[in-house]
Amino acid sequence: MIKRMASKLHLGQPKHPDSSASSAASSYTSSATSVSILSHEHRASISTQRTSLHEWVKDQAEALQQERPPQSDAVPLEVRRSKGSYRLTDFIIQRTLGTGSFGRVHLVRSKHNLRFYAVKVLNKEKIVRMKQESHTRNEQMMLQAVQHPFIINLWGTFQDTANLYMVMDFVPGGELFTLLRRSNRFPDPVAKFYAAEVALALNYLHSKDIIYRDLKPENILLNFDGHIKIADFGFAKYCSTTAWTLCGTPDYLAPEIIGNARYNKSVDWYALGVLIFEMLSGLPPFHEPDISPVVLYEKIAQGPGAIKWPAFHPNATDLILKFMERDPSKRFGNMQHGAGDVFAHPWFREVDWKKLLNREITAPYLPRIAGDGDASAFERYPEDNAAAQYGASTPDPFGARFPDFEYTST
Ligand SMILES: Nc1ncnc2c1ncn2[C@@H]1O[C@H](COP(=O)(O)OP(=O)(O)OP(=O)(O)O)[C@@H](O)[C@H]1O
Repeated sequence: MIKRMASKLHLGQPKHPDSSASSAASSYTSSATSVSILSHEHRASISTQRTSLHEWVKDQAEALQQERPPQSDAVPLEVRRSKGSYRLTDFIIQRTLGTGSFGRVHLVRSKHNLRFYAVKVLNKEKIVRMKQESHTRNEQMMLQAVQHPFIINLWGTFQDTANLYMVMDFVPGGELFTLLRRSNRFPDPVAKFYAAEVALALNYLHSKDIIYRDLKPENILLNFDGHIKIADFGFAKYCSTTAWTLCGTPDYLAPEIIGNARYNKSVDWYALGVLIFEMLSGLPPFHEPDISPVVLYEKIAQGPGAIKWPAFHPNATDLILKFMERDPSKRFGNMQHGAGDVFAHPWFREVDWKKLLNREITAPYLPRIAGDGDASAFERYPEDNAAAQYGASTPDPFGARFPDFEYTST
């Protein structure tokens, strides 16, 4: 199994010109790219067929949400209440599904309803040491604020003295990354199916002023029915204007992020262009064996002209080029018609967006799942006995920094 060579960037500090972010990325300087943002009023005044399609998709996505009272006034988001109060002893830990920078994701089984869930465990000390407190708080807040067929569902969160815990639906089909590496590349209609579902999810997030910032096949999980569930909201951010934190995965970083410019939601559309390229060719656009981060960032800054293009369907190439446009103000998804341009692009011509959103289109690949709790689609990780330490009573200097994670006794 080929793992992505480049690692994820976890630079929590904003790339303020005065800051001394010391990554290869921030030490690389390219000419600053201007970021233009369309006002909501401007978008609302446009009444073309494309816009009405965009509006329709947005309305449908909104209609899927349940009315819930706001829980926090920290961000102007409608935040869902935690659906329940959980504690570690509610679950039996089965195995590890994945590992991350701050801990593990486990398959667990509820002792009460016997259902399977995924619990993400994050070590508080590691989070604080790596200055990722705000990203962790964002992850919880964003996941509580969203509800969409193609986004992971968070049931609740809690903490003990050492760790934070996030209880999510278990998505059994594994990572799109695994399927892609096993398949080498996807045929055009398969890539189109996944790209279209991602486009709906991104449009939904953007309609709530959330930038996702970490799109890549590793973060797209496949549900039992083959439809996607986007996971890992560790870099998601509420942002109605622009941001400048350096974060993401190198292959998927938009040129303006590398160039130290402020950026907006259009970085997610850029990443969708990279994702479509990777699905169709098997590798990300600027990939070369043993490429150094600095060379990679130089190529990204040069733009799609620096790519060796395989023979994709011409409409696919056209859409990728429009997503990977270096100037965010000319980038697809970020222009006058917003996501309407994306939904109306010829590559997506045959997509019935209504049916897709309602999961009425049969997925191209149905994961083989032997039964509830079958996690065979996930790679095996050594079980390092970490789980035995959960719930142990240890000093807790950081608990107060995560007030939205409830303390529940064991
Ligand atoms: N709800 C879920 N159901 C099934 N598997 C999951 C679920 N959530 C996460 N995973 C698995 O665990 C892996 C790690 O999860 P996630 O990316 O959220 O952790 P992370 O700590 O943020 O990792 P990183 O630091 O690499 O971003 C995922 O790639 C996936 O394989």
